[in-house]
Amino acid sequence: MTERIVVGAALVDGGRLLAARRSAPAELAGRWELPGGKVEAGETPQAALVRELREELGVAAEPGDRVPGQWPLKPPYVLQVWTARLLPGSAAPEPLQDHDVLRWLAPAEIWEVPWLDQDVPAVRRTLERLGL
Ligand SMILES: Nc1nc2c([nH]c(=O)n2[C@H]2C[C@H](O)[C@@H](COP(=O)(O)OP(=O)(O)OP(=O)(O)O)O2)c(=O)[nH]1
Repeated sequence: MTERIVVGAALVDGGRLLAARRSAPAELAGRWELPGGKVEAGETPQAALVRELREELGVAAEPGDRVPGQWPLKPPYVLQVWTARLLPGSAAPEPLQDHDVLRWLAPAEIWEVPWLDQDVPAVRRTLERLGL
C-alpha cells in the first residue's frame, strides 16, 4: 500500500511548543498531538501544513525545516514533522477543529501532557532538533 503522509507542525513561539488535545475520533480524544493533518493528492507537505494550521487553528503560519525521520501511524499513514512559526499579524491559535484545548508548552512542561503514543518519539526528536 502506498504510504500517505500526515504532517505535524512543531509550531514554536518564544521557545514554547504548541500542543493540541484531540477531541475526535473517540479512540484518540483526550490525547495530545502536533496540529496538522493528511497531505492531500497533489499537495506538498508544507502546503498541507499551512492549510491545516489555518483550518484547525485559524492562524497564518510559515513552515520551516523538516525534522528528520518519520513515524508510523495507522497504515498507510506516517507522521512527518516540520517546524513552523506564526507570521507577523497572525491571529492567536484557537481550537477550531479536531481539538478542544491548546497549550504552549515550555521545555520543562513538554511531558506533562499525554501525547499520542506514536507522537512521543517524534516530539522527542523535534525537541532535540530545536534545541529545547
Ligand atoms: N495531525 C496529527 N495527526 C496525528 C498525529 N499523530 C497521529 O497519530 N495522528 C493521526 C490522527 C489522525 O488519524 C491522522 C491525521 O488525521 P487528521 O484528522 O488530523 O487530518 P485531516 O484533518 O486531514 O483529516 P480528515 O478529517 O480529512 O480525514 O493522523 C499528530 O501528531 N498530528
